Amino acid sequence: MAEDARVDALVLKLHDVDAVKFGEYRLKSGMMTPIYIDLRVLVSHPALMNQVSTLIYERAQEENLKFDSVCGVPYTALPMATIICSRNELPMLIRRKEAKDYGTKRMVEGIVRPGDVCLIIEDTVTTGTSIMETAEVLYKEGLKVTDAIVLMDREQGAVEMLASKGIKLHSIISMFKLLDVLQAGDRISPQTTKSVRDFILDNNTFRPEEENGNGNLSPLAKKTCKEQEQVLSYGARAKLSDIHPLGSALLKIMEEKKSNLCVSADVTSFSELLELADTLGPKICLLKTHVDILQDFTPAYCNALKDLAKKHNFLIFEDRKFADIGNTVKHQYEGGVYQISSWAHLVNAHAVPGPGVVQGLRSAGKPLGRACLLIAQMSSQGSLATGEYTQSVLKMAEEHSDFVLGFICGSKISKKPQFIHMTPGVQMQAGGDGLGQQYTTPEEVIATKGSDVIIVGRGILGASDRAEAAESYRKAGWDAYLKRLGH
Ligand SMILES: O=c1ccn([C@@H]2O[C@H](COP(=O)(O)O)[C@@H](O)[C@H]2O)c(=O)[nH]1
Repeated sequence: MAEDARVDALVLKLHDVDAVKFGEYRLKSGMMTPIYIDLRVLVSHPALMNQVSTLIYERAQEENLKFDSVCGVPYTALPMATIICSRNELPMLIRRKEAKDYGTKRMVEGIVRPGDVCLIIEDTVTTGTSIMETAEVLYKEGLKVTDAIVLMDREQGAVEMLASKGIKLHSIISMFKLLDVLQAGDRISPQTTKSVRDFILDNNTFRPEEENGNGNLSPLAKKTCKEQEQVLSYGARAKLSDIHPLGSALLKIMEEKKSNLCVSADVTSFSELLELADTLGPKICLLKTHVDILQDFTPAYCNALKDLAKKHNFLIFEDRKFADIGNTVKHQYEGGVYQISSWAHLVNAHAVPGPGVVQGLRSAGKPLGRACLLIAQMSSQGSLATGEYTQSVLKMAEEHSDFVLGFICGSKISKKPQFIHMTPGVQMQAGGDGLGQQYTTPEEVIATKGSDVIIVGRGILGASDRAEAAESYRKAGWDAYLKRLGH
């Protein structure tokens, strides 16, 4: 991802030059939209055009993309491709919109060498169709297209559509990022942000079950209905009628932030915890705490943590692992020094005591809109939470789905898409810590084992640059999720 501060500044400048408009507009597809991105104005703002072109080229380098030529989707992205190619002395191809009726009658101008890879540049995507149209023209000339870079992704299904055709789309600005920056800069109200967000989430254009236009089914559409049920996107699951509201909120956050990363903030001072929450906040969907390892806990700190959760749009999960009779866990949850129910959106519990543990937590947490996870499996070597025990936990969750929103587990254990599966013991390399912890990779956890959230502690906390490590885990978790969706 291009450096955050530069992207934020760019968003504000795009708003200044009226490239981002709010109102009622019609898109190329005919769909009405409350937000319109008009990047055609960039030709009148050369400094901005240069800046955009730089970010796009840098993105290609960051992603280490391999290509032989560059083609901008006509017309808005043409000058961007021109600047990139001219500055970096790269061969460019121009796709004609209409064939000439004289001379060579070619659809692509420039030197075409069949087998070469062409990188496509686009200004804005909704469905991804324009990129696909350009790719089809290039394919006819014998060229290959593996990647495309877009300045502004409206996050309405283009990534998924293009992935289903073998093209990886990289974006500089996403719709949700744009909204966050504009709201933080007091350019739009929280109501506008919400209504545009809702519109985007409700209007995803990618229909994997449809034919792909060539008469062939997309890879996802070839799956049976049962298989499709298992690969529903986070966004689609967020809208299920019987999902817990907090589960829905979490899945929406995951979709919006393209993050299935929960950071396990196992630190011993609150100042370090707050610093972590602020630095890693943009990368995560959940922050997991062990409040009882904080040496300097005071309830006042919890407000600061809640503020950071709001600021960066993540939920707080206190990994308290309740395991007592209902009456006791109720006191432990809402009272004592920690008053956990007042600040943690989510807690977890062992099922060992029987359903009373959930009922006790529910009596304190449900009125506050909280929810809990049941520990169905553990990542530690020799764990007894296996087999029949795990199956009993699943049953307990189903019987209390008004308060249980998912599981701590090593792999997906429930077929019900409203349950969210979260897996600890994750590092980039499989292995262990010498004290029983066992590590699995993000790819294995999400793509192979079908879990939804990776919980990472020391893999991030032990890194010299924690933000960089969190971004690597976010990306690894998200790529594994896209792979699971069949992209
Ligand atoms: O089965 C479980 C349940 C919880 N955990 C917790 O997750 C983190 C893992 O930290 P790492 O540094 O990534 O090992 C930690 O807070 C555990 O208490 C778990 O590991 N396994």
